Amino acid sequence: MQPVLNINDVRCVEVALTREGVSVSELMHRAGYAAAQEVLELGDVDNVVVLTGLGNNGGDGWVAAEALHGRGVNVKVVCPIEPDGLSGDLARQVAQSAVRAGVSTLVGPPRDELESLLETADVVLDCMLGTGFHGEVRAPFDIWIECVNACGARVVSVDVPSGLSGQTGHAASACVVADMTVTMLSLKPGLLADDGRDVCGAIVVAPLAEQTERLVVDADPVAWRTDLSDYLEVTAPRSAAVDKFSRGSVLVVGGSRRFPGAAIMAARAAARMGAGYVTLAMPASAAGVAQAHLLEIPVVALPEDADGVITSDARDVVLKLAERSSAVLVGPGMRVSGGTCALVSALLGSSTPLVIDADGLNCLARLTNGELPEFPEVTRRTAPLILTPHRGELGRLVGATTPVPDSLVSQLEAARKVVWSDGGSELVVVTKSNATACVGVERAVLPKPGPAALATAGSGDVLSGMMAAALAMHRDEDPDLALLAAYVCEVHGYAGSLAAERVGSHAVMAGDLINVIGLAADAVDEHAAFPEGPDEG
Ligand SMILES: NC(=O)C1=CN([C@@H]2O[C@H](COP(=O)(O)OP(=O)(O)OC[C@H]3O[C@@H](n4cnc5c(N)ncnc54)[C@H](OP(=O)(O)O)[C@@H]3O)[C@@H](O)[C@H]2O)[C@@H](O)CC1
Ligand SMILES: [K+]
Repeated sequence: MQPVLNINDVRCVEVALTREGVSVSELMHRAGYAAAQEVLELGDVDNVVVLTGLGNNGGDGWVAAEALHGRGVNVKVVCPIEPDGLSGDLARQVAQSAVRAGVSTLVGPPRDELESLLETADVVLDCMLGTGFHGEVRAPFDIWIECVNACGARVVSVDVPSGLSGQTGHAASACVVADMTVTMLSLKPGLLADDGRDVCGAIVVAPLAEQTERLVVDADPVAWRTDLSDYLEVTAPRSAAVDKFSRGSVLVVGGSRRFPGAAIMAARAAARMGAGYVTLAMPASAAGVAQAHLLEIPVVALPEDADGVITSDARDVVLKLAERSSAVLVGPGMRVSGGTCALVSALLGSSTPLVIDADGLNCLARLTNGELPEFPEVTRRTAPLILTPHRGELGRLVGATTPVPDSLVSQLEAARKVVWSDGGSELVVVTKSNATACVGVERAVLPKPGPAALATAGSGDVLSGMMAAALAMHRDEDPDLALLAAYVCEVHGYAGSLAAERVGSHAVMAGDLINVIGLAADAVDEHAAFPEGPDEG
């Protein structure tokens, strides 16, 4: 797994490195060389334009320019002011060194001159703004960024694309769209989420020093991004002698007369994920529709109110079914009512592994007045509990004290409030967004984000059904729950890619995802076992 550090913690690592004898000047040189090396490795690089800012990100650029010049590349550095005028000592020194070495410069060019220069470039190296950037981009960089994004050259950003917050992942109205980002010391959360996903291109981490790995771990990473091989621990080792019950059974409780589909999709997804036996429990008036769609899955009719919503009279029958199941999913399409809240509360009190999604989460928010972290006794149980809120639902769970998360870091913060107040390793919050994080008490795991094709109605119901199946299939193994949840997200994402290939990226419906879950799981399992491909592996 690769650690992800908050920007402030990256600065702490920088300080720790200097204490261990690696000066900031040395770090800047290594950063510049690392960037230059990545540029050269792109191939066919004769002309490079380096755009520099006034801080240390610019300093990295001057070092890279001198290194590329030394390798025979035709380099031009564009800078807002004369190198001698740079106020930071380090940046000024490396700029002066580059000029002495013969690197040519262009100071404060008018727009048309910059455009003409960029037309000649094979690669543009973006060293305008790094982690010191805040607010809206000021001149001249706003114009420079427009010119970079309009030119045809390949763009490599140093540390972060200029205009992107490396912390929040929010881009300013001017932001470089890079083909590659060479980031220093460790991944940063803003590179992995929201606008960061669109503007970073391929991300390469340059560690800069041999002590970095240790110091980054000491700095308490805010999250860990998985590599496929990490999932080996949680891919299902299937013995040849399985029967339908030994593969795990799932109970899905949900649906309403108005919304029967969500629970149906979740049940089908659980079966496709590999649960040997799936039961769906729904309000009576929806059960007939459901059974007509589900030949392989028995549907149990539950007592309902006048609106076709499950009532609290369903409690005993649901608890009995739960007792016989390896895992339960509650929530999809269920609506929020006194009856459904009572059901969620009863299932929390059971000893069966549980996934709560959608309206089940809204019931949980109502049961705890939007202050879930204040009621740890509600989530504390002996069996696993996975909550799968999207940002809005997470906001409702913690909303009395915390605004709706609008970034990966705020998702992580809100989810941590919940898991830390609970304090046990049986609880994982899967906070869903364009960058989903599986947050356990010990660490937050980031699966590779799925494709845009996943943004379709019912996609979340499919995920929660898969999640329940994974809990059921691993019930006897005491798995690392955050990692298991991340594995499920990874399979869900892969299913999105496969479905997009089959039906077109804009056409994917949740049913298409369900049909390819098995193929997606096989593919992820194979990649986990043979990360380099079966031949080389
Ligand atoms: N961490 C490490 O170990 C290592 C870090 N290194 C590198 O250092 C970088 C961080 O350097 P940094 O702190 O000097 O900040 P940087 O990003 O260059 O920006 C500061 C300049 O931008 C300006 N500026 C700010 N906002 C602005 C705006 N909206 N619009 C316009 N301008 C704006 C700001 O102006 P000010 O706000 O001061 O007026 C100041 O002039 C980091 O990203 C990495 O590349 C490596 O060298 C070595 C290892
Ligand atoms: K940059």
